[in-house]
Amino acid sequence: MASMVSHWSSFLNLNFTNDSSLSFSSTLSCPRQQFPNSASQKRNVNENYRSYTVKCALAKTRMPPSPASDAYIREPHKYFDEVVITVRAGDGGHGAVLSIPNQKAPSKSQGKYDRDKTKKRASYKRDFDGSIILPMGGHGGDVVIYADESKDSLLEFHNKRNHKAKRGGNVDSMGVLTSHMQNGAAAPTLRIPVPLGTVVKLKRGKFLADLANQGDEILVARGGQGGISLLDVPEHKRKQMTTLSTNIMRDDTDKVLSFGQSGEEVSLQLILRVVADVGLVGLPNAGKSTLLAAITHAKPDIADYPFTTLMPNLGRLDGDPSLGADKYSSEATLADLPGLIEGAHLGKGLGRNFLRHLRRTRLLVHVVDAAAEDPVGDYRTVKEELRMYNPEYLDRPYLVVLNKIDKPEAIDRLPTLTEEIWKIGCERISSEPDTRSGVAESISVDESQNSELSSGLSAKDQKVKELEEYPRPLAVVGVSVLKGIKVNEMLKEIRAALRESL
Ligand SMILES: Nc1nc2c(ncn2[C@@H]2O[C@H](COP(=O)(O)OP(=O)(O)OP(=O)(O)O)[C@@H](O)[C@H]2O)c(=O)[nH]1
Repeated sequence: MASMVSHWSSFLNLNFTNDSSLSFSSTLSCPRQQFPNSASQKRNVNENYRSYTVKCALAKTRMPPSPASDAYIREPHKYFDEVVITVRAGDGGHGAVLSIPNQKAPSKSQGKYDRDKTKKRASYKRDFDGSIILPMGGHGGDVVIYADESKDSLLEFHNKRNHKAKRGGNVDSMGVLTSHMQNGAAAPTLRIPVPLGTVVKLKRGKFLADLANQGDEILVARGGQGGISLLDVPEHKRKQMTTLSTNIMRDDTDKVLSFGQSGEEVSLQLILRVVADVGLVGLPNAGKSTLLAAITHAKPDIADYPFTTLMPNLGRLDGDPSLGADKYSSEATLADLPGLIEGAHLGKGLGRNFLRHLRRTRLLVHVVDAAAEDPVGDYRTVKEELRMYNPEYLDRPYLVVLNKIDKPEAIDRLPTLTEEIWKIGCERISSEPDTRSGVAESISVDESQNSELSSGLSAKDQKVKELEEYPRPLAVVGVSVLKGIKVNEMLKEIRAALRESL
């Protein structure tokens, strides 16, 4: 044996493939006579060695994650609202091929104990028509995706893209039918929580569901059915047995019926579109996160540098108790969006992808730093960016909050600023399209196409429609959200606008 091994020279070509599996082909040389083969016999007799290529594959090896794979950790704002995942429902458990134990009719010569024992053995579970109930393999686990308000982004799915439900249990049997046999256990449904506002689509694009409310759910993959059990009875008894069960195995090919069915597998695209009544927009550092923290219980990151906010923050505004029965109409969810800058639609700053999260809002609040160099210019910049993304956003009801009036440079020019901002816009005409009605339909359209389409249209439209031709704000208020100056007045305006926009 040792000498035989020494004859073998092995040349291994190892390849690390992209999917981190290790494969290799091995060229083995060995003396011809050890692998006799008629073709080789015809070849040159001087050829002492012949090569054989043996393809081998090793089990997947765990490779360290590539630097690109944790990009979602380094740049969460690019990944938090979109992901493609694959879900697989569980396979059905297998049934069993069962034989019926030999049963003799109780004879008179048997004692009472033996007679009872024989009788007991024959007590199989039966259907209402007397046929024997044969156990089935357990149903494979379904996969359900549901909206859960404790989730706020789709980031975790970038870490785990494959989700698999458990398979159903097999019929536990020793091959003989007994009265104690049970069905295989059904596998539990795999329930995957996603943030409120997640749109579920097939990877190829078919819209499946918009999980906008807590508890909304959709079954995305069905588990396989369990296999049935078959009775394996000798041929001469088959006719007699068909009266007891229709699941009689006729030949070996019938065995496939006892195998559980495969669970469904689908690739899904999840797109998060934040569910909020109010969207806060503005340049970086305008004070949007500070405003959110001032009027809700949200605790967003606040800092004196641009782009502190990388993903939308949500906060809940309670109803106003002073409004009595009207109170609940002023309850609302506010979304603080990352800051926009000029050229965001060309990808500058954090880009404009966050603007899709305004789609479900019914009110926009422009937050402007009134102490900045050119507050009116800043306000126009944000409006331009909104228009470049979707001109429909400019038709939506909105307020302007001139923030940081605790600073002397802001308080001095507040009246002029208010007037200048008020001038940018026209009277709101009541027959203007209800922008909120477009929300549901637009969700079923491919988001990227939709935004491109809208920006394509807006590029054409913007030449004909100036910012002044869109409706003016419902109110312009000067506040300092940091120092709490006029915050109540601002809240009053927000609540009034919310009630109006219902
Ligand atoms: N003086 C003064 N400073 C404020 C006021 N509101 C916010 N700030 C400060 O402005 C800076 C930016 O505030 P943020 O709330 O993070 O601004 P933002 O608009 O959310 O910024 P991004 O996350 O970059 O979009 C912080 O240092 C705040 O303390 C205010 O009313 N007065």
